[in-house]
Amino acid sequence: MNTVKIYPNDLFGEINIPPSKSLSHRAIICGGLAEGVSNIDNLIFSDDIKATLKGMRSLGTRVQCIETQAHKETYCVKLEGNANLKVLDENIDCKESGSTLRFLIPFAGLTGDKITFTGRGKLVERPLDPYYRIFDKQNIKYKNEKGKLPLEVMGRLKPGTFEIDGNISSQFITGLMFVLPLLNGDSTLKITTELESKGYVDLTLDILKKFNIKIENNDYKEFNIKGNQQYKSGYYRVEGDFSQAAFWIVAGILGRNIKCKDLRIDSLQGDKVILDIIQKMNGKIQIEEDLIEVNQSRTKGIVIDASECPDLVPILAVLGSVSKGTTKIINAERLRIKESDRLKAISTELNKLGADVKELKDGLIIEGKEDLRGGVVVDSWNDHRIAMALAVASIKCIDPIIITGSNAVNKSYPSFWRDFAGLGGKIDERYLG
Ligand SMILES: O=C(O)C1=C[C@@H](OP(=O)(O)O)[C@@H](O)[C@H](O)C1
Ligand SMILES: C=C(OP(=O)(O)O)C(=O)O
Repeated sequence: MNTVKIYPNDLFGEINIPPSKSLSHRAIICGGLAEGVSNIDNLIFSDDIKATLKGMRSLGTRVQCIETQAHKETYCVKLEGNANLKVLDENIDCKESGSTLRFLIPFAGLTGDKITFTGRGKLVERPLDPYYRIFDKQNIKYKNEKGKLPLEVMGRLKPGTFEIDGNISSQFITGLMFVLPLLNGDSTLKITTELESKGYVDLTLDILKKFNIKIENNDYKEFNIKGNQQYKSGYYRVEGDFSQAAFWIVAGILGRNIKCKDLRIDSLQGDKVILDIIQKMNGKIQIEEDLIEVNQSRTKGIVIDASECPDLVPILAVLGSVSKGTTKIINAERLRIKESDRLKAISTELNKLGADVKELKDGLIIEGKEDLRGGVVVDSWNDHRIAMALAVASIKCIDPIIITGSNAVNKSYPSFWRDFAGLGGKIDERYLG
């Protein structure tokens, strides 16, 4: 059943944080472009990661074998890559994964063959205009209806200067960074507006370096990319995901005590900023090498700039709802073009639970309360981060809540409900699918 009923309860215990979704996409793509065998370790098969794996398979990457570490449900995937892509299936289904779609579109320009990209849910209408402007300039043919998926692309990408906005999605920049080093000439990526989500570009530059690709970064305004480079295969272990850890970190603050394992404290993930935010809000947090421990705390509201950490907003809205005073989330307009309109989704659903959240054009103003009423049905809006945030909000509810659309978690974290129950979350078994 796609619905869960949760009886409010404090969560506590230890949790293995799942691997970073952002780094998993990137590692699979880099491995797929490197001659020889690459072992990408510590993957989970969420819907988004399955979409990228299948997409790379369609482009000729051989997924040689999969080793299971059954006790952890994580996998090591052996990829046999090749930069001379061979299109085996001209239809690439990106499901609901913005990363898969925006990272793989430029590959059509690498092959010159016709490729059709499909998707579902909100993905069919998430913006792709920065790519269309490049295609127009380079005479690459593309076809879609009213700007929506399916999108057909055909034509070769030529090296040169690429102008790209920095404030729609950093995913366009990452997508181009994968393919421009493989063209037969040098390119420059010019960022025409202030770049948001810089942390994600850092992740791309770092993993490219590990796979032997060099890109010169001129203060995030311009990236110089030499052509004719070669990806080198190798072993890559994906580190824990700070965006997912944020749900458990907040759960520990609202509940009792949670220890998060497998996070790298030297990580480049932008969402590592959750640690600073919790500290600024007076949350009790201890950081010891790769173990992060949080304890129940009465937090206070602060101003949070979401431009570098958009994926944290749903769970930070939950924390703000039960913190002392006012929490303001600013520079968050981009949240409207994610899996749901996240500003509308989280304010609507938290208000149903009894919170006081005001939706602004580009942010949220939240007046904190001691606890939430609960006792109602709320919906995930088919968005994994909304479903997970509402689950954590249940900790501070007086009465049980029902979450519809709970399967949305499969997009990034298929074992979320099991982990929630493992930490003491009380889910009515009859509602578990
Ligand atoms: O590059 C990535 O891995 C991502 C970039 C971010 O998107 P935007 O750059 O569109 O904000 C983030 O929201 C998304 O979940 C993952
Ligand atoms: C926005 C997200 O992912 P994507 O853009 O890859 O769909 C997300 O995981 O919150």
